[in-house]
Amino acid sequence: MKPLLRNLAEMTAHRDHLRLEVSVVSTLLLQGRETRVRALEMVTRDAETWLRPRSWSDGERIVTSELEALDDPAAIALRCLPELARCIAAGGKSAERIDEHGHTLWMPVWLGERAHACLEITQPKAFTRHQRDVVSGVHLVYQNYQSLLDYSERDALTGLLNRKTFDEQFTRQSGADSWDARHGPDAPSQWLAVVDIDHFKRVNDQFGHLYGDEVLILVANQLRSLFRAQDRIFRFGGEEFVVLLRSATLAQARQALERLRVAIESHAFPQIGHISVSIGFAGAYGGAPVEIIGRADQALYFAKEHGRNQVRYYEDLVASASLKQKVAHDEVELF
Ligand SMILES: Nc1nc2c(ncn2[C@@H]2O[C@H](COP(=O)(O)OP(=O)(O)OP(=O)(O)O)[C@@H](O)[C@H]2O)c(=O)[nH]1
Repeated sequence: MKPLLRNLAEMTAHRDHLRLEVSVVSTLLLQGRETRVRALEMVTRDAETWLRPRSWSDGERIVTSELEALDDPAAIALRCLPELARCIAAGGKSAERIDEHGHTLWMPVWLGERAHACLEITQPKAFTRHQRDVVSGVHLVYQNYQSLLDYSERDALTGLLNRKTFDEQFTRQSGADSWDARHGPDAPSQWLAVVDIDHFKRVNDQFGHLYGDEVLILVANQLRSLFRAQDRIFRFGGEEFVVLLRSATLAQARQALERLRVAIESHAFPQIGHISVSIGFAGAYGGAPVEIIGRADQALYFAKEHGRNQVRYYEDLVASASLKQKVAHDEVELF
């Protein structure tokens, strides 16, 4: 098989966005010995769009950044690349620049109406027609395949990440941001929260499933707008959502979840009026994902049993022996 076809086949064998990106960079490098390729991630910081190198060719190897996108000092503001800024504003496919670095071709990667990344190819000589055809073909395959991948990772109703994607995201985040007991409880850490709409069955029963769906979409939108870009939000099915909060102290996590609870409580849902959510959360460390979800779930059930519309932290409940009491109570009920 020709190298380009082999690389295209290899590209579409990946089910992971980062590996796919690395594979695309490696495919584009086939354009020539002097070609340099970078995949730039687009992030919003202080209401401004930035591009930061996420994967790039470094001589023989392809390197992937280990830095947090928002903290990356190599990020460059989109306004500093006016050709690309104009292209993105117009929803375009490519932009070019010729300067002391050579000929640069940028190709934004669109996901729906949003450009979330950009491929950058630089070489000393002008791009030939053949090179342009190959590069735009690879770019198109990449973009289409990434849309498919993204579609398979999302819940169809709310557009949030689905249950299936949770384990992989969890492992990736906890690997990059694991809690260290030596840093103490005030150190930034990772938290897992389970958010459940209170008495959601009543919404369906009183107003019908379509209104129930509308509530789920509006709650999902609130979740998206209230958490930061590095946090991850999942719909676990039904009226249950899971949030992975990253790099937050316990106080910050508590505050963010409380903010969510208040936002939902005070939102007037069309026709339905007011609803509330109960939230249980736990540190996302010290166990397998299923154990951590189990802890957050216990805190959630405690919140449900004690009046709903509240945020409960697993460790607080253990410290006050509230969860132990519940286990003892369940045992009494069982026998
Ligand atoms: N509209 C709609 N309803 C759903 C969906 N998935 C699950 N449900 C409904 O969500 C409701 C969940 O109800 P329960 O688990 O009994 O709990 P609840 O009424 O929210 O009460 P508490 O959790 O105890 O506060 C059920 O009526 C399900 O039919 C969905 O995608 N759309």
